[in-house]
Parts: sequence; C-alpha cells; structure tokens
Amino acid sequence: MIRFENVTKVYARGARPALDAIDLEVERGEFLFLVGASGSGKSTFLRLVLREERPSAGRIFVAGKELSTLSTWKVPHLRRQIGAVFQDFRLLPNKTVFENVAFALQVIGKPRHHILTTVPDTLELVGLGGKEKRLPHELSGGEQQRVAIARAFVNRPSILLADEPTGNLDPTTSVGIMRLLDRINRTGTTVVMATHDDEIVDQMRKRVVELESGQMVRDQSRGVYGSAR
Ligand SMILES: Nc1ncnc2c1ncn2[C@@H]1O[C@H](COP(=O)(O)OP(=O)(O)OP(=O)(O)O)[C@@H](O)[C@H]1O
Repeated sequence: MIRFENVTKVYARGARPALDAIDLEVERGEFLFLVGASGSGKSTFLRLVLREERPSAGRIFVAGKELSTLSTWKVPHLRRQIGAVFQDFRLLPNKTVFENVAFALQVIGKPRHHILTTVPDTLELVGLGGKEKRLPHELSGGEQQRVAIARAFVNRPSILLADEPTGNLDPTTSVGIMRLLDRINRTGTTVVMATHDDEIVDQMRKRVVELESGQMVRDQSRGVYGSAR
C-alpha cells in the first residue's frame, strides 16, 4: 500500500537529510507506529506519502502509484485515498460537527443524499451520535479528535495517516482514540501513526518503525516504544 525505495529527503542544500535512504513497505491493512525523537523525520515521512513534499532521491509508491511520475492534476485523486489526522485536530471552528465532516465530502463533489446518510453513519461509528449540532469549542479534546477522525474516514480512504493524534489528550482519552483507530484499521484501512506516546505503543503491540536522525534504526513486529537495542 505504501513503499519507500531508498528515499532521502533533504530540505535545504547542505543540511543533513530529514530522511536518509529509507526502505520500507507497509502492506494493505497493516497498522504501523512511527516512533523516534523530535526531529527524527516522522512528519516528513507522512508529508511525503501525501505528496506535500517530494523526495530528494528514491521512489515512493502509494496505492500502486509512483508519486514522482504522478501528474499534479492527479494529486487530489491520490489524497482522496488518504485520510489524515493531526495533534491539533484542525477543525473548522465555525462549522458544526456535522458540517465539518460533511465538508470533506462536499469538496469532492459527493451528492447531497450520499452526504445525508454517510455523515451520520460515520459520526455514529466514532461515538459522536447526538452531537451533530455542536460547534468544536463545545466539545472535549477527545471528542474533537473523534470529529477529525470522522472527517478523515468519511470517504473510506484506504490509508489513514495520524501525526501524534493523542498528543493533546490525557491518557484515558487517548486509549479511547486508539480503540477507534484500531477499529478503523480492522475495516481494512492501512494506518500509519507517528507518536511519542510510549504507553499506547506498548499497549497495542503493533509493528513499530523507529527513526533516528532520519535513518530507520528499527522495524519490529508486535513492537514496543522503547528500543531493545
Ligand atoms: N519545511 C522544512 N524545512 C526545513 N527543514 C525541515 C522542514 N520540516 C522539517 N525539517 C527538518 O527535518 C527534520 C525532520 O523533521 P520532522 O518534522 O519530520 O521530524 P518529526 O520526527 O516529525 O519531529 P516531531 O516529533 O517534533 O514532530 C528536522 O531536522 C526538521 O528541523
């Protein structure tokens, strides 16, 4: 579903690479934690998958397409197959829960009848049934993240990228968010989550890839947060 072949990303001439010769394959339906110190290259990895950044060297394949040969006009189609969730939720503050999620479908031209059935179903799935009319500021942090996940998942993407989705949440709320991401993964969605949350990683026992200064230093199935090296 995602394949990096010898991928290097250098942001500025002379700087050390943010990612250095990464070879990694993520299979369809897998759940992968990306761990590593701040600045180790986790967000860069996710931005490359979304084609928000281009690699300096190497090749990236996402959902069967090689990103460097993908014409610009096809990028929106690529991104429709990828949901993204962030630490800071990124909801539209003046839109209700329903509108925030519906907006993701409106911008890709889905018909009204589709939106009117899919949005409530997805809100139910993330545990927000009954809160459709609330504004983001009327929700807890965990609920806001659930809206963000609903928005990322409403189009049933084949890949979900999460960049520190529990970074602003307390431990109990984080567990709820992880259960939800796990449930989404079990529907067949490939999930890649960058995180500093050691408790979550240790609890979930999924594949763990560790980056250190842009290099991949560990790839462990049913892994833990702390390196055993
Ligand atoms: N737009 C940019 N321009 C220049 N350098 C950048 C840019 N974005 C990231 N970097 C650098 O690339 C390296 C990797 O950054 P990245 O954001 O991918 O790390 P990260 O592992 O996601 O960190 P964090 O856990 O703090 O989010 C860092 O040295 C960072 O300073």
